[in-house]
Amino acid sequence: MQSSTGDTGPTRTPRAPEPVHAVSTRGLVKSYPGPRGTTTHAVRGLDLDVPQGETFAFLGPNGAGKSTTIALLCALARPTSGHATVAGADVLARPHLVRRHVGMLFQHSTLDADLTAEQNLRIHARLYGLPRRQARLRTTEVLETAGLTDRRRSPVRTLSGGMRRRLEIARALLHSPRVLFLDEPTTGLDPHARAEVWEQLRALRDRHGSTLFVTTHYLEEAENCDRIGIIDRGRLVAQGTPLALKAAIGDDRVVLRTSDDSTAHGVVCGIAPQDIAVTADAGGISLRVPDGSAWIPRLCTALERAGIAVHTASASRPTLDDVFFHHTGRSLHTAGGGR
Ligand SMILES: Nc1ncnc2c1ncn2[C@@H]1O[C@H](COP(=O)(O)OP(=O)(O)OP(=O)(O)O)[C@@H](O)[C@H]1O
Repeated sequence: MQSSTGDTGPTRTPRAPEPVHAVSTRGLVKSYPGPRGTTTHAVRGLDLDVPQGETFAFLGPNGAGKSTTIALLCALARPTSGHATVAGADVLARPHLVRRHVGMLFQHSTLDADLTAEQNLRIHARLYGLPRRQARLRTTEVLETAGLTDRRRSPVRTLSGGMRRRLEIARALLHSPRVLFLDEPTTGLDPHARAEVWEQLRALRDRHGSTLFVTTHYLEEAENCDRIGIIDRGRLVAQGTPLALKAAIGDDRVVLRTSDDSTAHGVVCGIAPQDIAVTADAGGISLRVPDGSAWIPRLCTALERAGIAVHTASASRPTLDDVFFHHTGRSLHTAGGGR
């Protein structure tokens, strides 16, 4: 497959053809020595393929193994066992090549707040051994993509949180990586700044066909990715497009609020199929059924016959949070540790 980058300017050096999979792992394991002679199994046999050009969301509760996986894929940590290739390079056999091919954005800022935006980029260019002319041109390009051209001489400490994140992404792109790993790129940002970061990422994907591997605790961000993988306790428990994952849950959620929920609960249990759980709590009466909207008139008729008034009735398709709950037993809203 040819590189789909539209970035054909003079600053690009010719590249070998891209491998089909930007990321590919088989049986990837990472264990750490735990307290009192125990072992922490951070990643337990991960099999994962991320095609070139895909935006892949990697979701999981706190401590599920997301950051460890990213560290393995960026050749910053050595797997205990198993294999992984990134941009066609083996993380164990060719860690230097892997590090050249990846761009990384960590959870915590690694910018020097006292230096200007441009100076931060220049240090990175030097670390990656970019020739001076290329470094200058790439700096101009990435600052422009980040919408920070007019702030290039501003000390980082004077930039907003959103600008700093965009600058970090710009820095990660300076050496034209094939795969960009972003560990919670928008955590701590306000909705406007988050939207701007995603605008920058979408532009990368659309204009340059970049592969993005992103962890996030925001459902609406995962919803806009091409595919999602859910990791729990070091294991990949689900993967697919947002649509397919939601469709696999299948049933709609029907919620009713009535004049007498406890009596209504008995009535609904009487007409719902036996294998379907009907719950009654402060949120009303709820049940999961295929084709929920078709159930609403039936339930309302039965309740009215029993002398119970129905105040509200709704049927909704499964959400990504339902998917996350189904596979991890937790809600993504709470699994993020409130960050
Ligand atoms: N260097 C380390 N030494 C020992 N244990 C570690 C180390 N790094 C991670 N772990 C453990 O491995 C497990 C997975 O951690 P990891 O940071 O990969 O999870 P995560 O999904 O990224 O979590 P979060 O969303 O909180 O960042 C956790 O139990 C963690 O305590």
